[in-house]
Amino acid sequence: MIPISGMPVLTAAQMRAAEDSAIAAGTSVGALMQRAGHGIADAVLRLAGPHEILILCGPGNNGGDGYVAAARLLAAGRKVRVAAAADPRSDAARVARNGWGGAVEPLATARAAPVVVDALFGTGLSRALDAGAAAALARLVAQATLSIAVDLPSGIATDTGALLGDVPAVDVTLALGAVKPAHLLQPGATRCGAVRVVPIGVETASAAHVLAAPALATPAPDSHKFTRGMVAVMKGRMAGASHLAATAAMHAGAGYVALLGPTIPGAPHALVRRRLDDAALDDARIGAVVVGPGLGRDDEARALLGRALATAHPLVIDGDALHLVTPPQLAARTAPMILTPHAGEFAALFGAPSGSKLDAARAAAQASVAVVVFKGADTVIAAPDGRATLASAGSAWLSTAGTGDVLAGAIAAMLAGGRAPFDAAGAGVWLHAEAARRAGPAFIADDLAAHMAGIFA
Ligand SMILES: NC(=O)C1=CN([C@@H]2O[C@H](COP(=O)(O)OP(=O)(O)OC[C@H]3O[C@@H](n4cnc5c(N)ncnc54)[C@H](OP(=O)(O)O)[C@@H]3O)[C@@H](O)[C@H]2O)[C@@H](O)CC1
Ligand SMILES: [K+]
Repeated sequence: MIPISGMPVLTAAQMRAAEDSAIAAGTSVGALMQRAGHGIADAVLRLAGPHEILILCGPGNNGGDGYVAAARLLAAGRKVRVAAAADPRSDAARVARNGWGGAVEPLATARAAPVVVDALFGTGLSRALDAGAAAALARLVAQATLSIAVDLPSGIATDTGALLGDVPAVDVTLALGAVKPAHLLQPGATRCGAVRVVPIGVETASAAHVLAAPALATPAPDSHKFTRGMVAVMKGRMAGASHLAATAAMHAGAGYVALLGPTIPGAPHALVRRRLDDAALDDARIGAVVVGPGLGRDDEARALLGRALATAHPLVIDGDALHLVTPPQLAARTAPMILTPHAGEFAALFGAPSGSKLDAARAAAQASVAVVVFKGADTVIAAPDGRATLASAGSAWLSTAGTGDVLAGAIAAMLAGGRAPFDAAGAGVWLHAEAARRAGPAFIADDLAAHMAGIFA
């Protein structure tokens, strides 16, 4: 069982292609199924303790994995039962079923067990479970004290995370060979519980990965404020939002942060407040400009956005600016841009997303030639070249005012600190999520900014 941080993310078709390559290179489907089943059994042995295990097996290879796991658990001396609604329909699954040899209870009337393993459907799910199977699954998961899904909880679309019906949440999902989009995209991700990868010896490569912790270096002894990066934040109509972004940039390690706009002195005193004039905005030391938090959507806001777009600085475009900016304006720029839309802002700028959130983020990044951070409980970061990272679900307490401003500031600090835009976006998202984790419940956005500083310790 391997933690998923940094692991490649493969769609169902990519996973099938990876398995086909392994098969073409001489590994049989049966051998892959043995590896999968044994990996599942070993994980169940570690997680389940001495309790009775009920394995639910479907008609395809996901079910085949279940039969192999059941045989192995029985051989290991565990009390294990199997339930199924239909006979195996693939050759490999039939062989696995014969390898089990024991009784198979009808799924609909299967007696509950403390540990339930869902091996009904995996990447081959093509439609919602029929009502009887769905009801049995829900009942058995509800009555178990530990529920484990093989590859995916049955009923979730592999590539989108969509629920094809009511899908009960399990405690642990054992992803076979690689992480799939549904392990990270909502609403599927919340049904998966803790996700771990069980390797099956298949070479998996992908342009998409699970977001991993960035390397956060302590400043070198000879560094100074400008080598650590200078961030400028355009002050908007709602000054609090730009202030939050600026504070976050400071706590995320920027060496110098300037808030550009009408100046009112106040804390924090480390924040430099400058009048917005050409000299301030043209400062060649600026490594990133944040525009959008609290900007407003009136003509004045539009003019401020225009000034930011006219600079040669890398930009973080957030909040209101995402409602004002137009695709031709984005196309006219050559300096790097990071766009940080939530669902509403995404739709305003790019139209209603189509396909999975991963597909939508990639298409938007390609169209805008910008890094797109498509925010939410399942943040996806996409680069114009097709690379993408998917963040694991963060703290549900992030759904509070001002957290987006903090994220924009954190990303700007990473960008000004010298990271490439795609990496800066990932580092900012990670830092933001980690700060939320440390902040605990019911934090306010100001706390979040302060918690980022502690992460560098
Ligand atoms: N490929 C490999 O090399 C390896 C794959 N591995 C494992 O295999 C899994 C993928 O296997 P899979 O392709 O057989 O798909 P799976 O999810 O078991 O089900 C498909 C079957 O169910 C049927 N069906 C679909 N939806 C249905 C529904 N709602 N209600 C009823 N029936 C439904 C569908 O028939 P259909 O009617 O759609 O034609 C078909 O018969 C993967 O997740 C991993 O666990 C590992 O062993 C390693 C080696
Ligand atoms: K499953």
